[in-house]
Amino acid sequence: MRFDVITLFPEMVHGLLGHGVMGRAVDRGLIELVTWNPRDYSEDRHATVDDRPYGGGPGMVMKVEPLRTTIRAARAAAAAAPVIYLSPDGERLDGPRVRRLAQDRRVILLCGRYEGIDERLIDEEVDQSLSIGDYVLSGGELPAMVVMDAVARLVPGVLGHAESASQDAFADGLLDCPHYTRPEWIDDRRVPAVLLSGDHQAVARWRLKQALGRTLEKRPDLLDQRGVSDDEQALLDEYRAGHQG
Ligand SMILES: c1cc(-c2cnc[nH]2)ccn1
Repeated sequence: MRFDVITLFPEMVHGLLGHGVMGRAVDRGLIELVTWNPRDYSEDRHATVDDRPYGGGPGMVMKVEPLRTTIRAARAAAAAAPVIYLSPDGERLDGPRVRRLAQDRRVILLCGRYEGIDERLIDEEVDQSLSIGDYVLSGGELPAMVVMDAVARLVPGVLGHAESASQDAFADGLLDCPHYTRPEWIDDRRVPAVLLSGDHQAVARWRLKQALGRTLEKRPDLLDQRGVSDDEQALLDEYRAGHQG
């Protein structure tokens, strides 16, 4: 999977892929990151990339050029990759959209700054806009890193078997089950006995029951969207019986 990121702050983005799982994936050639800085494509000696907004108002707007030249350079290097603009008014990033992006071999992530990008560039060069939430950030770099992290986890080989993304929350449309590790006791609170039983089938059923119950309690909308099997409904009934009061 190759990510081409258009950003005024390449060092921010490289920071994500220098550590942990992502860093190892880059070292192993499973993930490739190429950054493109519009300042390197500006024609004037001040490397201007923004200007005042027509119609007045606060802040600055990113100019069509040198951004368009940068996008076209990235497109030329990352053939057929979609250009995705990170923007609060984009489609909301969710599990299905992450899984769809993970099918692409390459994506170009366009990070805006200031008040945003000249609309004519968006009309002409952007294939899709994505939002990570209903709030405004200082730029598109953090959302781009969220996208890269979520997508990279789904690239075969990035997560070892032990960390398999299939166990992730939302992988099957549910919230995650609770997790515990040593020590067995914290004050008067012990790890649930089933997790100490060594009965893998019982542990799996307990984890599914907890994931179903927590999803019902915290995100019933997800459960409505996903639906539940008869067996899962029985587990939910058990969960609710055990959580009365
Ligand atoms: C995606 C992008 C943004 C954003 C880009 N520039 C300022 N905020 C916010 C949320 N999701």
